[in-house]
Amino acid sequence: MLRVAVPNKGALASAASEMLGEAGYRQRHEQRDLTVLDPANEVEFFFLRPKDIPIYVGSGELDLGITGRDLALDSGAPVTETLALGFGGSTFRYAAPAGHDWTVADLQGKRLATSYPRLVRDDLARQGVEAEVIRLDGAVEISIQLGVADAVADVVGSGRTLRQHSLVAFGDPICTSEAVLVHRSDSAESRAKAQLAARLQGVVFAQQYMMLDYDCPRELLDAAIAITPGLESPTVAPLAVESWVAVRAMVARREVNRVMDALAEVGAKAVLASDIRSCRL
Ligand SMILES: Nc1ncnc2c1ncn2[C@@H]1O[C@H](COP(=O)(O)OP(=O)(O)OP(=O)(O)O)[C@@H](O)[C@H]1O
Ligand SMILES: O=P(O)(O)OC[C@H]1O[C@H](OP(=O)(O)OP(=O)(O)O)[C@H](O)[C@@H]1O
Ligand SMILES: [Mg+2]
Repeated sequence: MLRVAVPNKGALASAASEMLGEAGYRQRHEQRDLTVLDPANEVEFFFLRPKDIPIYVGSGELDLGITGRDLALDSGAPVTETLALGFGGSTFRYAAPAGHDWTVADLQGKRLATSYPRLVRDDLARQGVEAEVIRLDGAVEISIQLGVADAVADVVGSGRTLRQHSLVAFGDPICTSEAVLVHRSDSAESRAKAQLAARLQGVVFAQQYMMLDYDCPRELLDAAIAITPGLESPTVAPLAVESWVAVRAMVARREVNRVMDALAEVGAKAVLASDIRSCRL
């Protein structure tokens, strides 16, 4: 039985559960459930704090886990990314009171509050800056106001929390994070682990692409195919009217509107975009 850790709450929990559900795995019905057995897929899921997940996986107690890249790095646990999952995107950045043009060198001798002390210490050491790192569990942005720190290093999503506290981010991001599937670094590969990773990869790809269907006059087909080359090559099927064909191709989701405009411009009709739920590429 494969043993897999999933975030039980916080920023990654609901998207992680949704992705596993989309990949065909049984998910918990009650928020309070800490384990779910999925006998059909021979997997047992454990719902844990995302910060603890690299520890469980790194110790070898659990085979795979979903957590944040920043949390995995900060844990120092011996885990390796199996797969990036494309949600829970954030950056981890230094920030300090607005109104001053801060650089990382300005942190020399200062007090720096963070929930990710290892990430920060490693980065400061790389940059040759000595600062006092103060470990807090959360709500780090308020620590400057409360006189505990001079600057912070914290997760930035939309940037709203920084603005609310009149802080500005500075320096290169210490880490660019997203949700990741991790395994123990020295663990042996197994069919069961590879299959769960392949299923999640199928959902990740599916979310990055859309399926485009359109009708196209036969004489314009070459121009249309140049716009939608698909992954291997688009499917081209005859229509009842001989001078027209139906075309089907996968398109990167972020490009879909630009591609639809271009198809309409060359003379394609009935251009339809639809979601893909899962796939194996
Ligand atoms: N606002 C956000 N936008 C995007 N990702 C975020 C955001 N906040 C946190 N994350 C990501 O979620 C993960 C951890 O956040 P989460 O909120 O689940 O844990 P926590 O802050 O340690 O716990 P909690 O807030 O429940 O006490 C990290 O990988 C982080 O990068
Ligand atoms: O840039 P934003 O979109 O505003 O998001 C960033 C905030 O979100 C997280 O906090 P969370 O809500 O997890 O609370 P915490 O600080 O107590 O962990 C993070 O620690 C930042 O405070
Ligand atoms: Mg949080």
